[in-house]
Amino acid sequence: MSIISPTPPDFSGLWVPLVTPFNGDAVDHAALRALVQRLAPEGIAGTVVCGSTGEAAALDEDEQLAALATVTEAAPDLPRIMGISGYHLGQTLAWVRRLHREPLAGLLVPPPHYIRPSQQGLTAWFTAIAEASAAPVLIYDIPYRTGATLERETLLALAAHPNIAAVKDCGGDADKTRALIADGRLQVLAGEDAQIFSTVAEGGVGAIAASGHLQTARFVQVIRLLQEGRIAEARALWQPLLPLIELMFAEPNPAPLKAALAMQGLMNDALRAPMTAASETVRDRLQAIRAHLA
Ligand SMILES: O=C(O)C1=N[C@H](C(=O)O)C[C@H](O)C1
Repeated sequence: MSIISPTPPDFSGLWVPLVTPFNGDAVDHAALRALVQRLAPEGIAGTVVCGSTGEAAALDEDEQLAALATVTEAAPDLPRIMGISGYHLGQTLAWVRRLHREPLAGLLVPPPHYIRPSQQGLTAWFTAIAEASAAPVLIYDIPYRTGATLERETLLALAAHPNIAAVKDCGGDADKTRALIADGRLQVLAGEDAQIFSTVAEGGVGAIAASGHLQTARFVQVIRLLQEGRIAEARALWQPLLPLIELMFAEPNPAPLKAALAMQGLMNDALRAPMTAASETVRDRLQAIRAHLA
């Protein structure tokens, strides 16, 4: 089903992987809508719906589709990437096909978690999904969540597929990142917030970064300046972001981020089990930098 566009997709810039706000047991669609409308004018490239930050693993398919619909209605012209994950290939392909009718800029696809397949198995996984997807695929290379390591040669082989366009790089292997950038066929997006500066300075096209919910315009500007080669100006804007990024990942994402958004009155500080809200320690630290969150 893959629809290969004559112009290659461009994932440059900052993509914000949206949190999913909750109100009691339900997704808080009003808060989600308001969040998207707040982010849209800040110069972001788009949003990621149902990524790991969106607690997608705790949402059923109908909830995920409803979240996507709310994000689409809130900012129809703002591009959207949909996160998908799974470890059952048949079920994952069925979900990919269910998404055909959605106008998506891309699908963010991690390796299957838990089962730790061979490199050949990983190649088969991504190839099958790329064939089935109507939208370009971004490979989500995140071994510490999935337990699967995509080797450099595997990624370079997958780069030959016409419907695989980019990598969200959380691989923690700077040599692999550089090899992908040097190869040039896959666009490389930093997926580790603290690595945005180095990845984009070395030729990555942007980032998918949960911290980008906060200080959004500054993150956008750092990426723009780096793309223009204005390193010193980018560094001056970047360095004050580092303590904020550290705090966002001091406990499992998105707990600190939701606490920060709740502190600004944007949503409840609520996560769905087994995720838990940020500790008092983190909330105290957030209070101390409250003026710098927005
Ligand atoms: O949801 C995402 O996409 C992101 N997930 C990472 C994670 O928590 O694993 C963090 C990154 O900022 C965005």
